[in-house]
Amino acid sequence: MEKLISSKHNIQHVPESYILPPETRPGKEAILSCNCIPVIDLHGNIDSNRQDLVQRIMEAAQEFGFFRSYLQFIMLELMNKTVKVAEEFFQLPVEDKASVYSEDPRKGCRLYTSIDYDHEKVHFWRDNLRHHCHPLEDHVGDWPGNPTRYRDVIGNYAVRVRELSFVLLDLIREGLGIESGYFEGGLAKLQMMSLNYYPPCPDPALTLGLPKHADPNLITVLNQGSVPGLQVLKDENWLALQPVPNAFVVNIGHTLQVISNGMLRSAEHRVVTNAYVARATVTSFIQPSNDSLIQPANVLVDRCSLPRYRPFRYDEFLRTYIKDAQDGKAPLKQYQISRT
Ligand SMILES: O=C(O)CCC(=O)C(=O)O
Ligand SMILES: [Fe+2]
Repeated sequence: MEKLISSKHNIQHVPESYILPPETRPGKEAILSCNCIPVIDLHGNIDSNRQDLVQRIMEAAQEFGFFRSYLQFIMLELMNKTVKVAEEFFQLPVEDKASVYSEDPRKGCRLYTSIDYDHEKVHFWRDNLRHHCHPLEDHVGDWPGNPTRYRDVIGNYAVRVRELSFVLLDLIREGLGIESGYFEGGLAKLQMMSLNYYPPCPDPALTLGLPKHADPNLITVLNQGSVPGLQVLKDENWLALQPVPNAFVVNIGHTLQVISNGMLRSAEHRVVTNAYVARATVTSFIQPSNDSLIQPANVLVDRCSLPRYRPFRYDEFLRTYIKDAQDGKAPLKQYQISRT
């Protein structure tokens, strides 16, 4: 528990073990804000402008691997409440969080810090609570019971965000020309909720909340609250993705990049810290079951090109993803089929 960054109070200097090597430090250079990430508005009747939505999502997913998406206004209240509950959880006294703290990555509901604290060379400036959330009734009993509204708010939110994820996945499926029902089996079976907490950092130039990475799963829907910190890599430049109220940030994971046979991009991103305010974010990952076979969709291979990736099991990929991330290697490289 003492490893948690939120347990450390009045830190005046960045501890040595959190200082990144110069080549991966964010430094003091100003980062451009990115207003170019497309906004996909899902208000109202999706079917009345479905073609247009499909086209805009496909363009965004190919060019950036990221887009923002708005839903009904009713979501704004739930989005704000969710980030507030996340903040409340991380700000609880240490003894109230102890029951979910674990250093065992196999635990289904787990509070921990950084990424792999005992094995990594440098630590990251974040605490994380993650747990499964689908089907809700199988998992909600493992979640924190404190704050008292935690299960109610996060449970509600998980269901709504899962619905949104499936609307988006279906539009993407259509854009790729893949048969309907493709994501109804194991490929989108699991939903993991991941709550991040990045406390203020005395010197944000030296640290990161999360290093450069792309997500391994299918599709990610992020509620980044109102405090900036997320940056996206585009043409070798970092761009800051400013929070927009009522808009989720959506990104394509490695699994969807493979299924699309490389047509869609799983974009790299990172999280910077700031010196003034704590930042809480809530991420929902739609991910395959461990035994799912991940491979380019048949229709994409038959129609226009040879497969660019060999088939692999999702749990095999997760193991190599973690190792490759630690060694600074591109996680999909070893699954790529090279043709010379
Ligand atoms: O907290 C954020 O802004 C991004 C989190 C993220 O990239 C992740 O959880 O994979
Ligand atoms: Fe991420």
